[in-house]
Amino acid sequence: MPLVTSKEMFKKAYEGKYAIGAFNVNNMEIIQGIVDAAKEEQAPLILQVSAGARKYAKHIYLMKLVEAAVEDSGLPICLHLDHGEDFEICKACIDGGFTSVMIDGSKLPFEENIALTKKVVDYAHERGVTVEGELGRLAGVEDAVKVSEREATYTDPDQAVEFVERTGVDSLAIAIGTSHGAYKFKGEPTLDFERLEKISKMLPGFPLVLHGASSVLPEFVAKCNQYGGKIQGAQGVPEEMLLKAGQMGVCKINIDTDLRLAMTASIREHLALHPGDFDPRQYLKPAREAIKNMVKHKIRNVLNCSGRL
Ligand SMILES: O=C(CO)COP(=O)(O)O
Ligand SMILES: O=C[C@H](O)COP(=O)(O)O
Ligand SMILES: [Zn+2]
Ligand SMILES: [Zn+2]
Repeated sequence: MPLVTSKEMFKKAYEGKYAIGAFNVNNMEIIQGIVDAAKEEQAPLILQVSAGARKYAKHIYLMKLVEAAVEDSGLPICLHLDHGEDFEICKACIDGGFTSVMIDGSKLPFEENIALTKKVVDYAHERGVTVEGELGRLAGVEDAVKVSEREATYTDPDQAVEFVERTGVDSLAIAIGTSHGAYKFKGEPTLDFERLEKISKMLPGFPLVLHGASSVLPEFVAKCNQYGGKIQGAQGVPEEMLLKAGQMGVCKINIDTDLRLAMTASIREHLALHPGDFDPRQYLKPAREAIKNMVKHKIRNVLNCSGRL
């Protein structure tokens, strides 16, 4: 099976009230860990590449690794650009074999976001590629800018409807209280489910996307800190909230931080317990396994997409 777009996956996820995991990939071990998990769980999968990942690993290396993953696993995999910031990067990924792109015009004024998103949608749809847009800005730090007025950044439901109608996007990332990274909440974690419900009701059948959706699993933070790390005050989105969002029209849940923590915790532990080791395979093999186990857990207990091929 070749790479697929997000279209069919989202349709089934919406109807089945579950979500597809969109995992950020940067290298072979991360890709293999995620894909092995999805294969064992027989789950649909989105692998996503940020501009930073594309710069780090190079487009062609990630492309070939993901092509290998498709062939090796036989799974329907969608290869998606995460947070494309302009038309040029979206075009490069569409021309370069990605089956889905995100154009993130969320920091632009509403009309400019619409114009840019529409331009990408027109280019992408002519080539059979799906597009994710973003409206509202995630709380916390995004694009190196700290957003302080949380409420002001949440997605406006009326604008969301207008945005979807005028751009023709296939999915929409919304802001309801999640944020990127390991420090999502200072106090009690809360998401604006009322807002999600409103947006979802006003856009029936339309797939929504939740960014910043790592749970910052305490076991990995603790392990990092136990073996020399210094990660203080980290907090993520509780898993039951993600499960609930998946039943309310959220069809794509973005996870990067939890991959980073799983991998780093494993490597820290290995090197601390085996100070004589210096073959990268000795610590990357368990790190890959840690990613696999974490992703299996997400697929089963958070995304609820196990066996949904
Ligand atoms: O939204 C994300 C990628 O676009 C990742 O979010 P996390 O930092 O919560 O993993
Ligand atoms: O949303 C951001 C993702 O976690 C990717 O992060 P990155 O730009 O550091 O690769
Ligand atoms: Zn954004
Ligand atoms: Zn994101």
